[in-house]
Amino acid sequence: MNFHDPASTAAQAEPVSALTQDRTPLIRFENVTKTFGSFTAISDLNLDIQEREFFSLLGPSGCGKTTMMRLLAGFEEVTSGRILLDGQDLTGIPANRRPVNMMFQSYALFPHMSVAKNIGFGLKQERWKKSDIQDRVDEMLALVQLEDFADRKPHQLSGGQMQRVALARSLAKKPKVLLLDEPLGALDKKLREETQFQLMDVQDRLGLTFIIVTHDQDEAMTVSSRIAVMKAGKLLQTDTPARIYEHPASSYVADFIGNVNLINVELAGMDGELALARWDGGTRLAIRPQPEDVLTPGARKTLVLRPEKIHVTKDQPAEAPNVNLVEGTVEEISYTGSASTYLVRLDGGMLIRAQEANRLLTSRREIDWNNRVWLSWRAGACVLVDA
Ligand SMILES: Nc1ncnc2c1ncn2[C@@H]1O[C@H](COP(=O)(O)OP(=O)(O)OP(=O)(O)O)[C@@H](O)[C@H]1O
Repeated sequence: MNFHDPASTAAQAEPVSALTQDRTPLIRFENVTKTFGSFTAISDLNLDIQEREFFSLLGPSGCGKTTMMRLLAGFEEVTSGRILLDGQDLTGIPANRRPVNMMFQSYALFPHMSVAKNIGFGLKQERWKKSDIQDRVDEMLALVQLEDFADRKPHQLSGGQMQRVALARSLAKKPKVLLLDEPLGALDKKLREETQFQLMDVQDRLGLTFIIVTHDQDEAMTVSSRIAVMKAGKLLQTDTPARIYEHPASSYVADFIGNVNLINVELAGMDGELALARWDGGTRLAIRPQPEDVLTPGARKTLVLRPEKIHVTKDQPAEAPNVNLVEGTVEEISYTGSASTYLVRLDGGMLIRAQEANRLLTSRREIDWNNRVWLSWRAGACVLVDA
């Protein structure tokens, strides 16, 4: 299959404003609540998803991701509120009459049927003409580049090929929206990464809207136009991957996505455009605030500082007003090939995680266990959230 440039994906190429403003959304969750007995799985939730988005639902186990998909697909009915598709209220419309299809992690392929029969199964159920089924199956086989595998049975396929059959089958009926529940969960890391690009390619070429549930944050970051981070039936933040990662709305979101240092600070005042804060026993810290930050001197905040924004050096870097500088001792080093992560104990006792790309061979690395090092990061490389 073609690998494609993620930047060419329609939804990804558009600015956030284009995804969220002044357009009738394809999908709208309007004050949706879903209870099971006395348990509230989805709580008064509002969400708009635009046409052609590749939208991810992320959150801990049990937060309600699958329930949202099942409500949209029509396998469950909302307890209150409503879901609109293209402006039409879906309440009471059965699953098989919704232009929505769901692809499961298990793929649920029929073992005794050929690849072609699996792909055409839903069309046969809907009594399509035989020649139309054949044409559509051929089209789908070409889409997922399995033309030469039409007569094979599922057990004669690799995991990645089975995944592509499942994708072809779930797209055969031309749904407007495809829901993917952990679609790549059964694949190993390398194949998974390859298949992510294939999914993006298919979504882009067909101009469909994909909604994916995944436990893999890297996957969500790679494929999504936007991500919704959920907790206990509520949306905490809905934003582009870059905003979620670099401008999390809360320490929960920051902590949920990737590695992070969350540091309690007390605001001390301003120095020109920079906010000053105290941390770890009085050290001065400079932060370039965001326009929406409310900066009351004395207020307690949490500083969100990603490990890869921190430089680790043996020599003391030059001092500058917009550079934060602290000294500590390396306690741990973890090596992941492309990068090394250093756990550095500051002299005040705090432990900071810093990550450097491994530009040199590790045999030539300057920094070792128990070395004294300097950590430095720019005022614009960190953000403040409410404590
Ligand atoms: N049919 C049901 N009856 C009772 N409780 C349910 C039912 N379906 C889901 N729940 C509960 O609703 C909550 C949300 O479930 P859901 O499957 O949506 O979570 P999830 O975020 O998809 O979790 P996971 O990541 O583990 O798949 C869970 O606490 C679950 O136990």
